[in-house]
Amino acid sequence: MMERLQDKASEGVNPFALGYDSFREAMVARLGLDRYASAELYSMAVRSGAVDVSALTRLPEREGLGVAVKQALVFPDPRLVTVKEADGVVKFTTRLLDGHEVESVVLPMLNHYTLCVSSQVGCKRGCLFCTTAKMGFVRDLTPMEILDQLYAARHKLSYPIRNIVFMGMGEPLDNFGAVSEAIGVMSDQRGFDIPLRRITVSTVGSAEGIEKLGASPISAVNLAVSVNGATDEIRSRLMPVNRKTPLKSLVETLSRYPFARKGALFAEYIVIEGVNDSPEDARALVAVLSPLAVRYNLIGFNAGPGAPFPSTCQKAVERFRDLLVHEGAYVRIRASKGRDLVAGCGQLGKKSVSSV
Ligand SMILES: C[S@@+](CC[C@H](N)C(=O)[O-])C[C@H]1O[C@@H](n2cnc3c(N)ncnc32)[C@H](O)[C@@H]1O
Ligand code: SF4
Repeated sequence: MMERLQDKASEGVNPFALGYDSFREAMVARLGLDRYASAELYSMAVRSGAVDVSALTRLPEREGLGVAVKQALVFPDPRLVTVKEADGVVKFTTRLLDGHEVESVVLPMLNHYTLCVSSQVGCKRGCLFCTTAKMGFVRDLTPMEILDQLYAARHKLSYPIRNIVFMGMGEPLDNFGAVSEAIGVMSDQRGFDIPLRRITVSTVGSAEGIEKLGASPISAVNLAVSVNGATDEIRSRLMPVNRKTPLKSLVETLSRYPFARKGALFAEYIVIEGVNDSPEDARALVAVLSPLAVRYNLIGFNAGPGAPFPSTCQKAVERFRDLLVHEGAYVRIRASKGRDLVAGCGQLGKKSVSSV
């Protein structure tokens, strides 16, 4: 794990890259620190993005140790290339070492901030409505490249991020190893301390990916499944994954998922006028998902250049919400924010941003 996580910084120890256990081992080996001093150092480094040696209370009195601690550590250095703000929503782009760029979005909520992170450069899933799909698949992000987005939001842009959603570029369950390692570091109480219940993994919904997540130590995250169609015919047209995991098999897979609590499953649904928003669609959707305790998140389709449909107006989203509520569903509309911002969580590279 240590080698995989530590992308850069072969000389210094990067607490963000290592996670707590490996960090402690490194501090014991390099500096002879005990576990209390290592834990205090780790928490300070990760939470404040810097180390103030004079504020460490568990560091042994040893000549030159303060300087040695500083010399032993390196911090991430994500290269922010753009930071744009509209309606309080902040989109930022980070340039990776190989020159590719990833986008992330900070979303102000009622009383906290949510960070929308990317898990891949591009995506191989080819959903008809998605901007990222148009890039094709370029490559997976490493755990550190995912964590760099949180580091940048917290320590470079100074947002006290409380929640994380994997709704940026890419399909997180297609990059499961890196995503689960990054979530392990994000949720560690001794570091960032963002509990799994405040982390949402949004997925295209392949049975294989969902099963992998369910069997993993991070299965208690919230799971948002992009449904987007109430019948196999419509869903297969919008999302090629449906040919391999059709709705029935998706529902069966989700029925077996070891949800840690009620309310942890969300059905994401892009309302596309005249395509998937009829009263029959609402009835079929609630019927097909009826075996599951699911909440619905609706968003209007956001069209960019070359999009296959026009943008959906808010009225149409509200109309579909009412149809679902009439069928007994629990529904939220993901409010559109930052309309003028050229990118957003859920359709990075486009015109608008949604809150989660
Ligand atoms: C970009 S995906 C990334 C996470 C994952 N790959 C997935 O499909 O759930 C995040 C969410 O954005 C939604 N989305 C993609 N393109 C959109 C668009 N043009 N308008 C509105 N929502 C969109 C997807 O349906 C999904 O729920
Ligand atoms: S919606 Fe998600 S899975 Fe589909 S192409 Fe976009 S990023 Fe990939």
